[in-house]
Amino acid sequence: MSEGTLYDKVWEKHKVTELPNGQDQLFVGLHLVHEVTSPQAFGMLEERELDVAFPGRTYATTDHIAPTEAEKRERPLADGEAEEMLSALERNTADNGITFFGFESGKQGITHVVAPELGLSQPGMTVACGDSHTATHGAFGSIGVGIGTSQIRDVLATGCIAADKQHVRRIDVEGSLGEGVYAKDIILKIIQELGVDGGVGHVYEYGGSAIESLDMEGRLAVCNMSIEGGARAGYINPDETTYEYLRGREYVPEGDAFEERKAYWESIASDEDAEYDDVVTVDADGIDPLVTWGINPGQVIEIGESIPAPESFDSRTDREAAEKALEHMELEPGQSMLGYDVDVAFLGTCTNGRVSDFEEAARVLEGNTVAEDVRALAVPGSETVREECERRGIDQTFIEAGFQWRRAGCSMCLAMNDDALEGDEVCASSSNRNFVGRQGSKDGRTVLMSPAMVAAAAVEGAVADAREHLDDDRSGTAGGVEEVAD
Ligand SMILES: CC(C)[C@H](C(=O)O)[C@@H](O)C(=O)O
Ligand code: SF4
Repeated sequence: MSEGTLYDKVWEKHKVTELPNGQDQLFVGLHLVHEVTSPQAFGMLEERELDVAFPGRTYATTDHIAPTEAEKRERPLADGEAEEMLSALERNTADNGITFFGFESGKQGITHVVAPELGLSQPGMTVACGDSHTATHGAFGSIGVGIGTSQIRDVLATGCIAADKQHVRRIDVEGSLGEGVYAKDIILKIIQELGVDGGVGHVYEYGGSAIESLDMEGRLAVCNMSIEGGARAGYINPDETTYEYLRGREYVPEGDAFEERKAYWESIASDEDAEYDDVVTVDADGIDPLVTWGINPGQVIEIGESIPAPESFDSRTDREAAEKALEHMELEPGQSMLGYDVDVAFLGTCTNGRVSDFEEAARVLEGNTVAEDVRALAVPGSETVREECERRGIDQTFIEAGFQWRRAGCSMCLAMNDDALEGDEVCASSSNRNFVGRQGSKDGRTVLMSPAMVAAAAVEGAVADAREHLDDDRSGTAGGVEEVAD
C-alpha cells in the first residue's frame, strides 16, 4: 500500500472509523450538489425526517438542464422535467439553508467550474458530488470523488460516506508542451497509454515537469478526465501555482488565516520519499494535439498518426471495441483524422469551459470565420467565465467568427437541455466523453479534442491541426507590427 502520499494523508485526516464491513467512514469537507442527482437523495432525508447535517459545507448549482439561450431561462422552463428538477433543487436548498447558485446569482454554472473559481475547492479537502467528474477538484490537491444517490443521502444526513481506500499510481508526465498542445492533450495521451480502465482500483497522482508547469485551469482539465482513465480520483500536489490561484477568491480566507491554511496545504503534499503502489512515466515532450477516432476517450491518436487497425490491439475486448467504433464513426483503419468532416463545433464543459480555453480558441478564430455549414456553439462553463470573457472582449471574437455565444451550463456535453446533435452529425467537442448517444442523438459522432482544435475544426469544417492557425496568427501579427514600424 502507498504511504506518505497526499492521498494517504488526506484519507487519514478524514477517516472517522473503520466500518464492520471493512470500508472506512470518511468525512466529506465539501459537498457539491446539482439538480440531476440530488432530488431523490433529499427525498430520502425527508422520508426519514432527517436534517442536512452540514448545510454550510454544501453548495448547489444548476448545470445539466440549464438552457443556454438567455430567453429560455424564463420560468417555468419550457421543458417540464427540467423545471421539476430545478424547482426541486431550489426548494431543497432553501428548506435546508444550503447556498444555491441559481440563474439570478451571477455565479451559476457547471459544478466543477463554479467551486474551483469561487475558491470552495481547496487543498487537503475531501470533495464529494453526485457526479462522476468530481475528480476535477483534485487539481487543488484534494480528493474529489463522484458518488451515487445513496451516498449523496449519506453525506447530506451525516457528512460522511463509506468508502474503500484505493491504490495510488503516480504518473510522472515529463517534458514540455509545444505551441498549440495543451493539458487536454496530456490527459488524452495518458488515457491512450494506460487505457480507459487502466486506473481501476486506483487514484492517480499526476506530477512531473509537464504537470508542474500547467496553470490551474490546465490542471483542472487533467484531473477532470481521471475517471475517463478508470481512476476513482486524480490529484496534483498543491504548490505556489495553487496558492496564488486561491489567494483572493471569494471563499478563501485572507491575511493570517490564509497563511495558516497554507501551512496545512503544504503539509499534506506527498512526501519526497512517499511510497506508491505503482509509478509510470509519460513523455509529453513533442506530443502533437490528440483527437479521438472512436467511441471512448482511449480510442485516440495524435493528429499525425493514422487510425489503428482493430488487429493491432492485444485484447479481444479492445479489438471488438475498435471494430464497433470504426463502424459507428464511419472510419477505416489507416485513415488520418485530418479532414474528417465536422458539422458541429462545441466549446465548453467542465473539462474545457474556462477562460483560458476560450482565450486559446479565440487565438485560432481571430480573423477567421466558421465554415458555412458548421453549427458552432461556445458555452462558458460558468456565468463568471462568461462575464470575464465578455469583459476581455473574447466573446466578440467568437461572435464575429460565427459562433453562438451562450449562457453557462453542460449543454451539448450530455444534451440534457435543448443543445443536441441531430442524426449522424459529427461534433468536434472540447468535452470529455465520446460515448454513443452522448450528445443527444444515437447516431451522433463525437470527436474529442482541445479547445484550440475545436476552433480550427469550426473554421475548416473538418478536423484540422490548430497549430497552422496559431502560426498564421503569429506571422499575421508580426506583419502588422512591421507595417506600423515602417
Ligand atoms: C448527470 C451526471 C450524473 C453525469 C455524471 O455523473 O458524470 C454527467 O455529469 C456526465 O458527465 O455524464
Ligand atoms: S459538463 Fe459534461 S462532463 Fe461535466 S458535469 Fe456537465 S455533463 Fe458531466
